[in-house]
Amino acid sequence: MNIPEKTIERLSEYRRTLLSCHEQGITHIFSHVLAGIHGITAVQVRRDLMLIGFSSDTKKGYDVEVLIDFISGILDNRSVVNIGVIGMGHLGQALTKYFNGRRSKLRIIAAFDVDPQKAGHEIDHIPCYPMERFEETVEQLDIKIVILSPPTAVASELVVPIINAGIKGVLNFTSMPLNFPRGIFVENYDITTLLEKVAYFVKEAEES
Ligand SMILES: NC(=O)c1ccc[n+]([C@@H]2O[C@H](COP(=O)([O-])OP(=O)(O)OC[C@H]3O[C@@H](n4cnc5c(N)ncnc54)[C@H](O)[C@@H]3O)[C@@H](O)[C@H]2O)c1
Repeated sequence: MNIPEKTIERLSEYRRTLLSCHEQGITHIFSHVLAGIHGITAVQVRRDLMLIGFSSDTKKGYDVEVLIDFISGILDNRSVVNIGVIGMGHLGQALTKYFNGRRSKLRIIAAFDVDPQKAGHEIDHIPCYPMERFEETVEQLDIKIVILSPPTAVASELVVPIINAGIKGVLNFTSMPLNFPRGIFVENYDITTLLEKVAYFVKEAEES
């Protein structure tokens, strides 16, 4: 199924909202309510769900549990996907603490660092390996995705080891946008770019 990146992002956001509805005991939700929560139109929600083949809109709205399962069937792998963190500093540790346990099919299982105080030890229940053991550990532990949170200055040095290790997806938090060959999906996430974008639209709103 060829689903645009933006639709995948929205599906993940819808699921987060639906899970929270489910926890509150809400069993059905209308497309315009889901749309309102996400600041988009009901047409967009219906278009996204039609694209993935979901069409069971009843008089009561979408069945929350059924829709969670349907979106999970699209987003999730059948088995758990193992994730490694490169650079177990402030951000690496914060991400690991925040994320683990939130999604049953995605699990941070290892960290990698050059600092001898960290490598060879467990940090927040995650074993931290030295970078020299990166490739062999990725293979042994079947790690498919890495989160990159080392200093920006070393980010580009990590591209070749990541390719050689057979990693399939990279979430890059450093300030250096990275490119990988086809077959490796990369998402560059930079807080400065995002804040500048917000600041730009605040400025535009103030000036208009
Ligand atoms: N995208 C964002 O929103 C965002 C927010 C904060 C920080 N950052 C970026 O995240 C990165 C980490 O920030 P931090 O505050 O956690 O820094 P930090 O100094 O606390 O952590 C960096 C870690 O990387 C390790 N490291 C150094 N060289 C390495 C290498 N070659 N291979 C593997 N590990 C290595 C260090 O030993 C350290 O543990 C920086 O690039 C920073 O710019 C991004």
